Amino acid sequence: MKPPLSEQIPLLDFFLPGLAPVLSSVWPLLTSAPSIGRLLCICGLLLLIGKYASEYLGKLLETYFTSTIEVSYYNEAYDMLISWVRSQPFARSAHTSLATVDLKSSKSGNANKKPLHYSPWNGRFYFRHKHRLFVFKHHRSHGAFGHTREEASISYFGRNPSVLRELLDECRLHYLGLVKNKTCVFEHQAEEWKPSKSRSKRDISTVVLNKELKNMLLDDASEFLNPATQTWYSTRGIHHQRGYIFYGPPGTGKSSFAFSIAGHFDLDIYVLNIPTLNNHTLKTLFTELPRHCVVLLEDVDAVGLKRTVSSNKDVGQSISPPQTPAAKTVSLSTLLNVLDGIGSPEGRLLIMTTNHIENLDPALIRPGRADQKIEFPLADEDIINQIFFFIYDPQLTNTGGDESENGVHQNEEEKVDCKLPKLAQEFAAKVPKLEFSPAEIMSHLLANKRSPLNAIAGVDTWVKKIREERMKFARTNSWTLGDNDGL
Ligand SMILES: Nc1ncnc2c1ncn2[C@@H]1O[C@H](COP(=O)(O)OP(=O)(O)OP(=O)(O)O)[C@@H](O)[C@H]1O
Repeated sequence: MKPPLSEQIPLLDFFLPGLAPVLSSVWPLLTSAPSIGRLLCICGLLLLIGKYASEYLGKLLETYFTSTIEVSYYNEAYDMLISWVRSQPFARSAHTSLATVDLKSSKSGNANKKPLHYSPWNGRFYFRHKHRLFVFKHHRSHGAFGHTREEASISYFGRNPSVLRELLDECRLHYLGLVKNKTCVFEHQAEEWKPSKSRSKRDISTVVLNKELKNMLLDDASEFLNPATQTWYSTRGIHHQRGYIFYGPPGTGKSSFAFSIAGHFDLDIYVLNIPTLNNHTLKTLFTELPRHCVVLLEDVDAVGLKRTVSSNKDVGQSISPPQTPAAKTVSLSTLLNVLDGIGSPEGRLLIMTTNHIENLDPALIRPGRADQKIEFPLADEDIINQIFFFIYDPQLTNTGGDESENGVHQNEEEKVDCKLPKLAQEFAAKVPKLEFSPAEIMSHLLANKRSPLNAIAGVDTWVKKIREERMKFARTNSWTLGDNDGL
């Protein structure tokens, strides 16, 4: 004798998981309800089974008949995929989208200010590309410890993985087109690197610095990044890495030069904000660096890392009491180990910047960790001259897109092409030497960018104003007041 149908319900669970409990609860209704009620129950049940079956079959199809590539939110592949998806027609017609303000391409004027970007969100999005059917999935998932993260994947109906790889390569090329002539900046979120922005490459010539020093540093970096050098290092068992420290007062061009070096060698720049890290995160982030990149460790003095001789004379282990809450997080010994390259990939160029090299522990700036120590001084006559040329260079003025967009152009009477050297000399003669940073001088010149004559005429007033401001805002730990800065 055949078992009654109700006894076979659990079998359904095998094919359509989760359906059995629903069926068990409606089964008495199906068998005992009057005919119209029974009909309604059967219709509802059929709809339910249809929904379950389609979802189940969809999953089966995806598992056995499609190929999928998942991309991690923390990897640049995620940005490649998302930026490509945004440019596709199916993204514009998606019924559910995630809207984000694209601050990078924001321009002035209400029409272009804070433009919105839409990417398909929270679901599966089917689209055809090059005569193939693909599915893009994008949603937020809940991970451990209540963390949420965005997840994205791309699938296609077929089992040949090269199809998806070709598509991702297309995304990669699209992304490279977007970041062409830009320096990609990576910052850390928890223990992961994440591309945060891309900045237009800053040409080396736009940073005013002693020419010999600049050339020496460029040659040094170029030699280091040469593939033959890497082989040279590895045959001798030396870790292939190089470090520079840029030191000098604020506003002398240290960060600008670090960015222009990255741009010059077409490298990405990884910016570390030490006060937000702890020992474990610092180590993890260093192990996750790519092979060739610039690592920028700004204001390395600000964390108050300084070894002192302890009573037991174990210089290597003792660290001064932390001066700020942030200093508790990264210990000097960990920072030193990390800079030695333990566990980090080869080929990284480390640039540390500081306003207070005199406060740094000698171990932090010894060769091997800081191979070149470059001073960025306050402006001397040569630097003042160069800045003046840089601001009023007629060639830059004529080619500068932004300038013409803003309607900024040189006054006819002040065409300075041939008079520039004389005007620069005049300006340099009026500015006190080694008292102002390039940033301060630039700020004055930019305020008079249409008129070098006004800039020269206004020097005395400007000097007086800056001096008064310094008196007013002087702090006991200012670099201008001496060496006891409280660190
Ligand atoms: N030597 C320079 N050449 C060209 N521009 C400079 C120079 N120094 C400063 N500037 C300009 O001044 C601004 C500040 O420069 P930057 O941030 O590079 O200085 P910094 O030395 O890193 O300062 P801080 O020590 O405060 O971080 C930038 O806009 C930069 O363009």
